[in-house]
Amino acid sequence: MKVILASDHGGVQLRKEVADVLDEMNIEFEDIGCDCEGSVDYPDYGIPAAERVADGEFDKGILICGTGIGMSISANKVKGIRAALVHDLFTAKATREHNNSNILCMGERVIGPGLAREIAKTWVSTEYEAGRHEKRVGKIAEYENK
Ligand SMILES: O=C(CO)[C@H](O)[C@H](O)[C@H](O)COP(=O)(O)O
Repeated sequence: MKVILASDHGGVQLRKEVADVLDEMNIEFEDIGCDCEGSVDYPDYGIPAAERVADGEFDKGILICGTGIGMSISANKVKGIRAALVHDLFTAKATREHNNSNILCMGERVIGPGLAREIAKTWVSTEYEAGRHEKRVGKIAEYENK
């Protein structure tokens, strides 16, 4: 599995925590920043990261900003992306099993590092269940392809 990791200035610390988790899990990843002292704009990181997942270069992406909302809105504009904004373990698991989400978004101003690490671990290690969910996920793709 290959994961792309990005944040704006509001997510730098959680991004480092997630990078640690991926290292510990021996998961290959590329961290595209930001390397920011000051303020940057989340679409400048979230959209390119999402495009690299959509084009198949990466299997999954993890995007972090202050709330996770800006990153999730941005990533979900990219065709083929199912970005899930997650701040608890139940939905971390459910969004992989049910939605086959290919991007995880979290907010550094919302949750602490311990929970973020557990969410990242759960999300990357949970498989899509397919089955009854295929039809539903398929309807999203059908709409995108109209
Ligand atoms: O997009 C967001 C909110 O939906 C992110 O949380 C950003 O990180 C946030 O807007 C940045 O805010 P700042 O006050 O400019 O640091």
